Amino acid sequence: MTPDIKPLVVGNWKMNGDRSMLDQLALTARGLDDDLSERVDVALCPPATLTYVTTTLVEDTNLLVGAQNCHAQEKGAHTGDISAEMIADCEAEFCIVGHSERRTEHGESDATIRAKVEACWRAELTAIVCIGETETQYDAGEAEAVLGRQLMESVPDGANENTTVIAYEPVWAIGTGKTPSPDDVANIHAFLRDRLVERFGGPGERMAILYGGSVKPDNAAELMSVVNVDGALVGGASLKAQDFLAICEVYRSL
Ligand SMILES: O=C(CO)COP(=O)(O)O
Repeated sequence: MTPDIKPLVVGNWKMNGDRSMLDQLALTARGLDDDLSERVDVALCPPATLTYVTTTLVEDTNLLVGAQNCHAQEKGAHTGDISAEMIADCEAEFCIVGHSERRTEHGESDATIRAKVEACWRAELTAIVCIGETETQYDAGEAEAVLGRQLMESVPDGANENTTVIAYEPVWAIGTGKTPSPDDVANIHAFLRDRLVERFGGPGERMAILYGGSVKPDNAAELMSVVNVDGALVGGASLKAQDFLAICEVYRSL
């Protein structure tokens, strides 16, 4: 945690979920009472097919909604793509950008990601910018160099705490059940905080830095209590309301 930064827990459903899972969404929304929501912001990012029905469903609840990706352009001949403006039109507030699965499966470069972040800002969405090193890079002691570069090149100038959230997701921890030790997470998040403050000044002090990669109900309290860890980006464990809520619930006593 960081004093003065409201924590944020984001669920990323990835390419999972159809209308039959809307009951899990409704259950999640119902579990977020006002006391918990004063302590932590909680957002779910279902697949794009469910964005609008989700925002409609959770309209009068404390659950926030985001998307998982956007195109950099506002509109045009880009078959199959969705613009940040279209996501905003669905009344979502967040958009994940630069997830490692997009970087590897779709060859997204830091420059592409940076343009997408600018698109999010243009549409008044908060961009959740993902960065993370591979296992090979981690083993070679290159994590900081890789993360520093991704942070510098994926995040545009002028970022601030209202427009931008950083999510550190070590690629080797995603969907594997492996996580870095709390000490490792502390060191990386301190490094990221320093870089953010160096580049953005005051806003860099106030930008949330989430941790993602195998966050589960049984490790959430330990990870979320690490200094400079301002929340979580949760994949698999966000698919079941009970597990996702259990992760959010750790903020009731932190
Ligand atoms: O990639 C992730 C969230 O964006 C993390 O996924 P898991 O929580 O399933 O490891």
